[in-house]
Amino acid sequence: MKSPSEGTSKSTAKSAVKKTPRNMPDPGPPPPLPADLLIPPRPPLPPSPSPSRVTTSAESASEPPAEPVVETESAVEALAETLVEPSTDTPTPPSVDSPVEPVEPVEPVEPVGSVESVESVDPVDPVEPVEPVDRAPVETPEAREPEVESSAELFVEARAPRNDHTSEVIAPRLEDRTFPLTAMPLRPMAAEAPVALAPDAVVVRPRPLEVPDPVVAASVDPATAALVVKGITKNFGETRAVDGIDLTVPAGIFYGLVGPNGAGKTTTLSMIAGLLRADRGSIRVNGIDAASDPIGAKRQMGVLPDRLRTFDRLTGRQLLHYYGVLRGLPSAVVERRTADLARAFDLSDALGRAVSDYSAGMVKKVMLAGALIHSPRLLVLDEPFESVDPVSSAIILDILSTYVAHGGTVILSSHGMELVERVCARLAVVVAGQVLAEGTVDEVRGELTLEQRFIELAGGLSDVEGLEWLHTFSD
Ligand SMILES: Nc1ncnc2c1ncn2[C@@H]1O[C@H](COP(=O)(O)OP(=O)(O)OP(=O)(O)O)[C@@H](O)[C@H]1O
Repeated sequence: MKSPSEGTSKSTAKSAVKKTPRNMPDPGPPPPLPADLLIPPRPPLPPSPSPSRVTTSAESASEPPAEPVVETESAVEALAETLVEPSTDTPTPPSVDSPVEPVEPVEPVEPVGSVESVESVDPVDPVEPVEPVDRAPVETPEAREPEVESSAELFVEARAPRNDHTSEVIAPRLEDRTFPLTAMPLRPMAAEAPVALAPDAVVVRPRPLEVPDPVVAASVDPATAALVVKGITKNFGETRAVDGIDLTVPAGIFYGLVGPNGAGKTTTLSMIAGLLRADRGSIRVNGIDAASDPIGAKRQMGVLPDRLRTFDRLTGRQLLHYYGVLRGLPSAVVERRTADLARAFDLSDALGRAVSDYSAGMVKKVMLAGALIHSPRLLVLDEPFESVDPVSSAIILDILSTYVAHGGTVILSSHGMELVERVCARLAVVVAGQVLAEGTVDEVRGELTLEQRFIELAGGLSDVEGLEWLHTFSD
């Protein structure tokens, strides 16, 4: 899921840091990070304007450049997932099953993480102590390794975005969320207010359509669910990004979250992952209430965030090292798993190179490897297949399918309807921050393909007028 800022964020970050030469030898394990990496937050942004269905060229031209909107969450994610220093000063809590092996201090090999490279990073909240959690290990060979609960650094509470403040509800709530699948009445779309157009305006005219009422299939037993989300809501200024979403995700399945751009998928996943705080509602991960035990809930999860910004001056090996030790794994285990994951994701040859030199797909893969390294019970993956080539997609899918077959749960967002149709046992269609359909793929799509159903729920296709000049060719 991209934001207006995403296209520029990587290049900005890249330009702000010194590149590591591509053929530079692998500098080995990562150094500890300087404490001055943490930069004070920026002042709050003004509330973003309400979206309009019609955009005139004049309006577009006069609009200021889009502000990066969720740098804070990304930065917190980056900090929480990768770069909180594995300091020997930070006490690592004892595991239920076995003591945590102390992480070996590592020697700096090069300056890491200049201030410019993390300019948007907000300070991290104080680390909360980790409570040992009694849980049955997943039946995998990895699970038989010394079970080490995470160190506290990973479970840093996310901060609210800098422009986050509550506001009035601007979108009417959908009234009936439990309409039977078989008899869906259609209701007309609300009429739009007339808009004064410039003569050369580009007009997107929605075709006449009817939007079905929400569809929610037979419910799953929340007692055994890997994830139960109830009524979560999130406002960004005057924008209601998520509007009372309910989800129940059974354990051991792929669960898809689909919806048009700006529907609220990333915001929802960010709240589930603990990177954003919900304004309202509750989240339970494997029975652990995320509000009362955020560390316990986060311990259950591996997260692939929506943005691929990370501490990309580290090599792939260093990055995975941090992912692992911050989850409390002993160095030897991290090393072994790093090699396994790199082989699986076809990154072995790239492990010694700086992540800033990776392609987008490679960054996604190394971050996905980082989300897996502590063998979590729930994977929260925001568009895991975006930018990934078909061969790598098939490999990732294979890895995840095996994970799911062994009891792991994956909730993922995707714009790939065919993939969701093929892979996910259940899905939710989110439109304008609300779940319009939920259930098995068959239940949601009905007689249509999932793509047709998606388009229908998303408001149908639009006819575009005002771009005739595009067909005149300037040469
Ligand atoms: N930090 C933020 N500040 C202000 N508005 C935000 C912020 N994050 C998200 N939004 C807004 O919330 C709404 C939902 O955004 P979100 O990123 O969750 O959508 P999405 O479904 O993931 O979209 P896409 O498929 O395009 O990635 C959008 O209107 C977006 O502009």
